[in-house]
Amino acid sequence: MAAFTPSFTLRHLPFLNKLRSSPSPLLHLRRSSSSMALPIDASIEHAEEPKLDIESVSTAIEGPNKRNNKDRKGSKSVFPKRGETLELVCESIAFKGKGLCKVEDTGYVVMCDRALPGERFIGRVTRKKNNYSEVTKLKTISPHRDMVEAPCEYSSHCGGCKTQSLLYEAQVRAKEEQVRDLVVHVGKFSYKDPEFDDVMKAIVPCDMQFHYRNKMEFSFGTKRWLPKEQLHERSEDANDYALGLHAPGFFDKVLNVDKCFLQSEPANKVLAAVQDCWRNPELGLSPYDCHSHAGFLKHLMIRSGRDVETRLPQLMVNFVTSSYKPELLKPLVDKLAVIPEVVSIVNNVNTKVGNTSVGEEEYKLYGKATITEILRGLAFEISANSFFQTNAHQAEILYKLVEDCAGLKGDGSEIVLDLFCGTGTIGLTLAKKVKHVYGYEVVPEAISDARRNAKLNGLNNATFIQGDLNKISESFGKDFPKPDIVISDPNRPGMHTNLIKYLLKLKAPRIVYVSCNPATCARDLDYLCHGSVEQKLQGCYRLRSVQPVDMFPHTPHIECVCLLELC
Ligand SMILES: C[S@@+](CC[C@H](N)C(=O)[O-])C[C@H]1O[C@@H](n2cnc3c(N)ncnc32)[C@H](O)[C@@H]1O
Repeated sequence: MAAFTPSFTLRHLPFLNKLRSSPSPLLHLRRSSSSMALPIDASIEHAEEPKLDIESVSTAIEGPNKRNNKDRKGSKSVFPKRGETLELVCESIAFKGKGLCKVEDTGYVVMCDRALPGERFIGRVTRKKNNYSEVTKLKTISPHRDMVEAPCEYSSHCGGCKTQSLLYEAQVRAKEEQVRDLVVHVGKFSYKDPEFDDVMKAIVPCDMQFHYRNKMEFSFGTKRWLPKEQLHERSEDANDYALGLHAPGFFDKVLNVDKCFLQSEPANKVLAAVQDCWRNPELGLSPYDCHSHAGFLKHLMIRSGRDVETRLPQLMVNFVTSSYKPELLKPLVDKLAVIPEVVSIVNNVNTKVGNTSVGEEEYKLYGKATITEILRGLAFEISANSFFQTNAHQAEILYKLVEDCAGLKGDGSEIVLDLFCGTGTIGLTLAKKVKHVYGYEVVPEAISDARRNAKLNGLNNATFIQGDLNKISESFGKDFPKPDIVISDPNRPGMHTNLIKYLLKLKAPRIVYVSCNPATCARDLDYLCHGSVEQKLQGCYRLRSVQPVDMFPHTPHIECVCLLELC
C-alpha cells in the first residue's frame, strides 16, 4: 500500500479539494512516507524553540519553491528580486492569515499580508525568505471574492481584524481548509485514508461575529500611526499621542482607535471615556515612549465578565504604567467609576523597559480586584493577569466539545490531568463527573485563581499545581495517579518534546488536545501518533477527530479540539 508523500509540486487548495472528493479506499490514516524531504522538519521538531513560522508552514503546505534559479524558458530567474513589482492573484489564505499567491509562469510562492482570495493586485517584493518571498500590496486591480463592507473604519489598517471585508462563511471555509492542509502536510496524515474525512470535522462557526472579545489591550503611544493616504492629516501639534492598537508589524507605532468592534459596548464606553480626557494637559499624563523609556501610561486593558447572580455585564479596567503614581490616575478613575458596568479598576506597575502588561506590582484603585464570568454553569473569578478564554460565548461550545471528546463515564471514577490549565476552567467544568482533576500551569496567579475558583464552586476534588511544563523532570507524574484522560491546552508554541515524551510513556487512554495554533498542533499530533526517529519518540496514539472552532472571527486565529486514543 502506498503511503502519502507530500509533493513539492502540490497545488494548494484546488488540488486538495479535488482529492478530498475522491478518497482512495485503499489507503489508511497513517504517517506519510518517512523520507519526508520537506525542510519543515528542521524548523518544527523542537518545541523548546518553536520555529513554526509562516515560512516553515507555507513550505509545508506548498512545498518549497524549486531551488532551480531558471524558469522553464531558461532565461529569467524564478526568484523575483527585492523591489520588483508583480501582478498577482491571491489563491487562498495561508497560515497567519497571509494571502498566498503564485507568480505567473514560474509558480513561485509569494505571501502578501491582507491579500484575500480572488484579489488581483500589484505587489512589491519586500523580502526573500528561504522558500518564498514576501510582498507588500501596492494597489488592488480587482477585488477579492466574497466581498462585504467592513463595519469598522480601521479594518483596513488595524492589526486586529484582517478579514472583516471577507464574507464570514468564506472566512470559516478558509480556516477549515488551513487546518486540513496542516494536518496533512505538517501532521503527515493522509487525506487518502478512508477515515480522513470522518476525522476532520467541519469547523464550528461563531454565531457572535462582533463584540465577542472579553479582553482588549490598547497601547498608549507618543506618535499616532497614520496610513499613507492619511499622512497629510498629521497635525504639527506636539501632542500627537495615540491610544489604540499597534500598527501591523510595528511595536512602537500605535493606530489611534475610538471604538473597537471586537469588544463589548460597555467596554467601548470605557475606551471612549479615557480617550475623551487623557490628553488633557492639565492631567499631566504622558504616554510611555518605548525608545526613550520616558512617559507614564503604557497600556489600557479592559476585561469584560458577567455578574454571577444578575448575569449583567461587569468590567475591569487595568492601567499599566511605568511607575506607581495613583494621584495621576485619579481623574481617570473618577471618570470611569461612574460607568455602571465598571466594578474593578487596577493598576499594574511595570517599571521594566519591556512593554508587557504584566506589572511587578498590582494595586487596586477602585472596587474589586477581580471580575466574574460564568462558563458551563460554573462561576469564575478573573484577575487582571490570569488567562481566561477571550471569547467566553464560544468557549461554552469549545468546552462542550472537550467534554464530549473526554467521553467521561460519569460514574466519578476517572482521573483527569489538565495540562496548561490556566485558571482551571476546563478541569473544573469536568470535575463534577470525575474522581479527581490535577491541573498544571506556569503562572502562579492563575493557579491561585484556579484554587479559588474550585472553592467558589464547591469543588474539592481538584488539585492545582504551579510548574513549568517545558521543564519537567523525570519525577513528573509521581504526585498524581495515572490519569484516564489528559487534557492538554498549550499556548501557541505547542508542547515541549519532553512533555510529549512523558505522555507517550504515560499512555493515558485518551488525550484531548486543545490548540490555538493548528501548525504546532499538527506537529504534536504527528509526534503522538507517528513518533519521530530524530526525537526518539515512538508514537502510540490514533487520531480520532480534529474539530476546528472559530473563536475569533475576522482574525487569522483558529482553535482546534483533537481527540487521540491509545492504540
Ligand atoms: C491556551 S491557555 C489555556 C488555559 C486553560 N486551559 C483555559 O482553557 O482557560 C495556555 C495556558 O498555558 C500556560 N502556560 C504557558 N506556558 C506554560 C508552561 N511552560 N508550563 C505550564 N503552563 C504554561 C499559560 O499561562 C496559559 O494559562
